[in-house]
Amino acid sequence: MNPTFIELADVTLRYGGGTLALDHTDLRVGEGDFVALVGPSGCGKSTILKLTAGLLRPSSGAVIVGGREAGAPAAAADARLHDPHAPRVRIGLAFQNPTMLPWLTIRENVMIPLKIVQPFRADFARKKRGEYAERAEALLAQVGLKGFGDKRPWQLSGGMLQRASLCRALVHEPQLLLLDEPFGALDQFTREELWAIMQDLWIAKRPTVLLVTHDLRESAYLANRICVMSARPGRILEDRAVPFARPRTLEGSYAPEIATLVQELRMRIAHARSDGDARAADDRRAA
Ligand SMILES: Nc1ncnc2c1ncn2[C@@H]1O[C@H](COP(=O)(O)OP(=O)(O)OP(=O)(O)O)[C@@H](O)[C@H]1O
Repeated sequence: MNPTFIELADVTLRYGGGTLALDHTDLRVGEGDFVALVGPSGCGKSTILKLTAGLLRPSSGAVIVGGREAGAPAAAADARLHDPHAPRVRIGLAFQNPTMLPWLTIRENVMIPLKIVQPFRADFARKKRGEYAERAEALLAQVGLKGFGDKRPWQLSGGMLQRASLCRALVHEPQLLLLDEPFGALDQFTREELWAIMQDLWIAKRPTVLLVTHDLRESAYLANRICVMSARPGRILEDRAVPFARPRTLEGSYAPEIATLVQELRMRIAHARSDGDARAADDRRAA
């Protein structure tokens, strides 16, 4: 594996209401790797993404991203875990239902990270009509949205908005891309088209990617590793390498070896679900 870029070490996360989402969970992701998280609904996949983004702090254990404790201000971080001199990691985020600011054009929406994230922020006022606008336009062209930069979000279809949201996730050249079912709401053709675009973008820039998905063929097409989680509280049950050569083709995603992998993953998740149901029934009886 490449040098570790994300590490969840013995992480437990209990939400305020009492739900135990993760229980002593470990996960390592190498720099430049593409890892998919799959598992039963509610097992804690999005929770791992939020912890990695620093939007949540673990109840116990540690989440280290690029040498820094995720979400911790430098002064408050645990110096045993954390390199206070490590630069802040640039993160790109894309979710299932992209939120675009309706009063901005698509190009302006795509440029939002450049307005917020350093080092781009310092030059935003000077470059927003030049270099940054060109960067946004180039990405829009790459995802098939050439000529749509001046449109408003309500003038685009759901699939087009999702393409634009991928551009927004990538415009500040993030080292880490966190994707939470970004293709989940799309029709199959658009979804597969975006898989291909996603793969091209990953091959070109090699960010580290953590993808949450329910679509097992998507995980097999896109990821280098697939981590199967148990039912809640989630732990990594199985860590599968996806050895297929790149660039992968959509036709290839129907090949027998991918079908076999998908079927094995499906069985593993079905078992994880029934184990989870049995545990929940035991807990109810004990209560
Ligand atoms: N903010 C919150 N407050 C309380 N409980 C939460 C919160 N967010 C998530 N949970 C609970 O934590 C558990 C894990 O949620 P999470 O969203 O991480 O699961 P998931 O695997 O991504 O689910 P899905 O596949 O259905 O999207 C679930 O039982 C969920 O109801």
